[in-house]
Amino acid sequence: MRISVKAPAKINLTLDVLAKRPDGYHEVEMVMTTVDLADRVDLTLRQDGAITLDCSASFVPDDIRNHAYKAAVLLRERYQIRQGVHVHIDKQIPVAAGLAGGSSDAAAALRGLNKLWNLGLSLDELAAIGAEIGSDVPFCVYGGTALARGRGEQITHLPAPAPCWVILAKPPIGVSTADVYGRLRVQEIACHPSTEQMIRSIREQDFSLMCRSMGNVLEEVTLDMHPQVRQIKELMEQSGADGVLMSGSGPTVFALVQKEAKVHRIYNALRGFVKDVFVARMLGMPDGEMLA
Ligand SMILES: C[C@@](CO)(OP(=O)(O)O)[C@H](O)COP(=O)(O)OP(=O)(O)OC[C@H]1O[C@@H](n2ccc(N)nc2=O)[C@H](O)[C@@H]1O
Ligand SMILES: Nc1ncnc2c1ncn2[C@@H]1O[C@H](COP(=O)(O)OP(=O)(O)O)[C@@H](O)[C@H]1O
Repeated sequence: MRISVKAPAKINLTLDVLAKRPDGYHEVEMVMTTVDLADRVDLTLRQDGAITLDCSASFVPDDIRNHAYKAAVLLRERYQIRQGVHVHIDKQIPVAAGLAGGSSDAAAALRGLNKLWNLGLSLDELAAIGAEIGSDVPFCVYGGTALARGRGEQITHLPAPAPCWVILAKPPIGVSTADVYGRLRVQEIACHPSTEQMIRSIREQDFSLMCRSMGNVLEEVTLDMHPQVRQIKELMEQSGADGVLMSGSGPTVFALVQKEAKVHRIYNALRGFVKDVFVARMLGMPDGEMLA
């Protein structure tokens, strides 16, 4: 028996940091939404009880360091499953990019294994298990649009924003999430995004207000380390993007536009500058294929 599950990338429409916590994590407030740039996670039942994994991107770990592998091990141990699984990941989301590719693969594995191993768990239960793998996994279990609080694992669902195109560009640099959070000086944050205004813009489907409400306090940290990320931002702005922001800890930058003609203009301007450019739609609501 084999199950195929979609694992979409997320973007941060806002990312605010409120405090550094004693456990080393940061207290955040983030509005996140999924886009239709997605990995595919195939799960094939193994009767011998083994968990194995292979990924189309050879540099992604294929053992317990892989978030999807970790998800399978956690579920098997917790529910004392005798069967095993072979996980195949078809990687389309760039790695270490601020788009939660690994977290989304883990979430897809949780949703898929819930079916393959007949566990009958709710999405809330899967999200709670996902939080043990990483802060972004609970959001990825649900998909759609949500406010994430705590260290990112406390999810409040939001309606779909006004539909739009998303152009994503990832420069060829690796960014470590832990390093970016580690360099942030919370007391020195000059400008916090308004999470409340972002939520209002989503509820009212006000695209222009949504673009004006975008903000990410990790952006300055990554931009200072990597001037190329700033150049991509400027190029998108000059090419007529309605809203431009770095996603998560970066280095991917995304542009939002409503008019299709602008998509081509921005795409062509970027392609001369950086190889990894993607055009996607905002999914807004959870994709039917994603649900357990
Ligand atoms: C920045 C964000 C925004 O969505 O995404 P990415 O850039 O990774 O996509 C997330 O907060 C990343 O979530 P995730 O990648 O799941 O992080 P985790 O594995 O839980 O943590 C990795 C490390 O990041 C730091 N970390 C993470 C989350 C948080 N709220 N505070 C932190 O300080 C910690 O140093 C932690 O050890
Ligand atoms: N399934 C996976 N896909 C991609 N990276 C993974 C996966 N599992 C573990 N990783 C590791 O997680 C790190 C972060 O990758 P990723 O989730 O793509 O980025 P981000 O946290 O920036 O959104 C990578 O360095 C990679 O080695």
